[in-house]
Amino acid sequence: MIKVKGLQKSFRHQHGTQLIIDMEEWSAKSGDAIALLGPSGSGKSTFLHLLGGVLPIDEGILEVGGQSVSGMRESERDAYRARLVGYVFQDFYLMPSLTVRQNVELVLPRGLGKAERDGLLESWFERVGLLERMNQLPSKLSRGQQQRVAIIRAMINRPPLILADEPTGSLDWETAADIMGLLLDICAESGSTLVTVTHDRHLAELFKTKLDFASINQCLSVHQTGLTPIDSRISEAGGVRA
Ligand SMILES: Nc1ncnc2c1ncn2[C@@H]1O[C@H](COP(=O)(O)OP(=O)(O)OP(=O)(O)O)[C@@H](O)[C@H]1O
Repeated sequence: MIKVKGLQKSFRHQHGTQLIIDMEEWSAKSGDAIALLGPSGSGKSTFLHLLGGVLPIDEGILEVGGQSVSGMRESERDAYRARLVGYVFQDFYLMPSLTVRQNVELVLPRGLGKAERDGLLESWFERVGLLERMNQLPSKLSRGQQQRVAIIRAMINRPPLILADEPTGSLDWETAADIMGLLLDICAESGSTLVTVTHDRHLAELFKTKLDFASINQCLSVHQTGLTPIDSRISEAGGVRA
């Protein structure tokens, strides 16, 4: 499902370039559920953005579902993301002036007939326990309920890859465990591969695969010494490389 080889991503800063992602080799199988753990600022979100085609890749190979994401132009990455990827964010990003049903409707394919559309929406809202709330505004729902709606929005077109960036980061522990369980169950039902960034080691226990980002990102050993790659280049070269 996911194949990574020699993947690199840097960001340019005022004083030079900082290597954030440097991965020799990594892969995940279709249907895997992976919890990605690691220190703040170590590049986990950047890695999700590379997987999701949000950011371009500098070097190396990234294949998702047999497609090479590495060589794609921005418009191709947009099309790839729309077809193959569902995103779940910490802050839900529901549109406040639309009902939660309308929020989900935005991502449905245009060609669906009314009966099909209604049936699909009702079955998903029922699946997450919100059938009675679908015509309400997001502000009328609790944060956990809003995240359930965001999960429907990410999953309703059944993308093979789901990327979740701290999806429970703003929820109390009980709600967080509930939401993470729902996300895992729905991905398993759909056969989708799930890559979730979480800081919570207890929640990570719910996942079949728990991955320390340090084990796949070579940059991290440098982060952990307190020296960022740009610092080490400065000290090696006695100055800053542009
Ligand atoms: N667009 C950008 N331009 C420049 N630097 C960036 C950009 N995005 C991220 N960075 C830098 O890359 C590094 C990794 O950031 P990233 O958000 O991927 O880390 P993270 O592991 O997800 O952190 P956290 O757990 O705190 O969310 C940080 O030093 C950050 O400042």
